[in-house]
Amino acid sequence: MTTMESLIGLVNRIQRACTVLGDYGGGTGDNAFNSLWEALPTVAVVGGQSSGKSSVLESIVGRDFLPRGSGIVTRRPLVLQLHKMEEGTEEYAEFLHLPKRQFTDFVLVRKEIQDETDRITGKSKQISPVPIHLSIFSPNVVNLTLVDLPGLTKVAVEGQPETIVEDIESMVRTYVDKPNCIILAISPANQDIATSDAIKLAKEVDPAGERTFGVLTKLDLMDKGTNALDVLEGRSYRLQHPWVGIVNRSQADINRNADMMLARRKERDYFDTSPDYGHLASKMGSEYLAKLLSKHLESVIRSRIPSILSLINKSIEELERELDKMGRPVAVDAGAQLYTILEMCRAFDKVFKEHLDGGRPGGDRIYGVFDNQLPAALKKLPFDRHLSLQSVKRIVSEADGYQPHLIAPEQGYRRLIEGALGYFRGPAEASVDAVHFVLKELVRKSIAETQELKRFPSLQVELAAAANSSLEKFREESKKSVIRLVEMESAYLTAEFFRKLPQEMERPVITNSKNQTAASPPATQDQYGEGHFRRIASNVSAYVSMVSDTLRNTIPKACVYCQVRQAKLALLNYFYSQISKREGKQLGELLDEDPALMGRRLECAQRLELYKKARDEIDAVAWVR
Ligand SMILES: Nc1nc2c(ncn2[C@@H]2O[C@H](COP(=O)(O)OP(=O)(O)OP(=O)(O)O)[C@@H](O)[C@H]2O)c(=O)[nH]1
Repeated sequence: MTTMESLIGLVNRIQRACTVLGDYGGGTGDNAFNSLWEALPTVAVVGGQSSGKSSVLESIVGRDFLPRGSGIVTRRPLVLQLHKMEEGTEEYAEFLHLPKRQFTDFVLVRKEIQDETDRITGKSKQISPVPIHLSIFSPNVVNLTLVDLPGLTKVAVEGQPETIVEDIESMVRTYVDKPNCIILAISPANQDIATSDAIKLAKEVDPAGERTFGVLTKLDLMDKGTNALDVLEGRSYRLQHPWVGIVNRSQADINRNADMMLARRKERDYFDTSPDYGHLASKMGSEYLAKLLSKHLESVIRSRIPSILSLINKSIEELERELDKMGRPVAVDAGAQLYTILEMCRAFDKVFKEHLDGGRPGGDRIYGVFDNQLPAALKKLPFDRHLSLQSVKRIVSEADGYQPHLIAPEQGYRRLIEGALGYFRGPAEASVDAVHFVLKELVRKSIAETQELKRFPSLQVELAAAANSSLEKFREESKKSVIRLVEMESAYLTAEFFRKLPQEMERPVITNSKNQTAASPPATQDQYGEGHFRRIASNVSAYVSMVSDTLRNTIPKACVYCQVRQAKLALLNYFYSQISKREGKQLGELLDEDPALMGRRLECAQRLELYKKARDEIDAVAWVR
């Protein structure tokens, strides 16, 4: 394989692969990827309607194969890849969308182009930027790739949308705007070059004429006595590349089905014998045009290879980075899926523990509950009201019944204390709830912060539900424990506390069962006076405050034991036992990623494969060089 064949063939292969992945030159540009296609040099055939575009292409190929008819026949770009074969080999054509079929009958090629056009655009005469790829393998062609575009038109014909004129122009522009596009601008010689649609567009996008090849058709149809030398010799409109004159088959020739090879010979004779163009004969005609383009395309590709390679390398790096970020695709077998789920649970558990133990914020809020919320709540309990003189009098009297107490109001004390201790239930339960909400919030945060889980919304939901239901169970246990602490205080009072209290002064000297004497009361004071009740209130208050101090220390212990410690030890235990019972399909459902992400990963992976293949191909060709 010669260098030229290798380079053009290389670009052909890359272009075909691009098209399969939806990357084509006339695309809408809403693809987030770099377009590799756009980095590849392309020859786009541009011309007004009936300028002779189809005829030029057929003449370059040496075959009749393009659809003909009135109106806009070319409604999708046709990427025509020509591959030179050895003399004597049979010609055939192949479509990218029908990879297994070789066409040797070019009438069928024409039909397939029509059918394939209609497949995307419908018969509505709409246009579409999705190209049709046609490869022709023949001894009569040079290695060349051309993109045939819809002819520029001025008016919409019946059945076509009003916007067709602008639609065609903007599609053609998406190709010719690209600096890598070589413009083959076809103009008919029997029309003033100043009015040529192709030249008008080329002038706009390539004002210096560096990438435009001017082609003048229909030289034979010029009025007698006139010639196109001013155009062909670059005086009418100057381009960096020489103009090429062409004589295609006339409509009469086409109707007669005149042989293409014969037409090529006739064209050569026309120039060889032309009194006007004889001196330019060696640089005229469709065969010369094909060779000129092939050579130019090859040299442009060669000069672009370093920048194409650098684009490819940059894209490979970006894609690999993105794929890493998205994570690997999920395995299909149940064992591997279970492993993946457990791995992610472990990752989540690690983050959750970091929140509790430090390293990540949030665990300190639990200490905040014990250090601020609980003491504040205890302080706010309405003991003043409960132990007001009036209330103490009432409770003690009620406890005494019809017979007032003789010595200390034992029943009164107990009722007062029991009543007061009941108030501790509130702060105790509130502490449990507060710890619960901190833990729940930490679960939410940890799920959000576990990078590995990001791809799996269903697993996130299940994991959160499982963790929250465990936290709920821990909360119940914790509540039972703190209530038990409060009830234990009520169930058995610390008698020692009362023994240490200074004895009441107003009582008569009494001998208790152990024959110990109590303090003697002042003779003037009433045994049931205010001072007596005040002392009772103060004694009860002192006792309640001692209990409060105890609970301030024990409630946090219960919360940590029942909730925090359990969350660290067994948050996902129930989830683990359930998950291990699940079948492959159910596991797969847990691992159903966000469809948009799956699509993006697939696209990235395919893109990456394309770029890597392209890099290998370029490397291989570079070795040949
Ligand atoms: N005599 C003569 N006729 C030509 C020449 N080039 C094209 N024609 C005729 O001009 C008509 C239009 O040619 P096409 O090749 O179909 O032109 P086109 O630009 O592809 O036209 P659309 O596809 O309709 O846009 C046909 O009847 C051709 O036979 C030429 O160099 N000489």
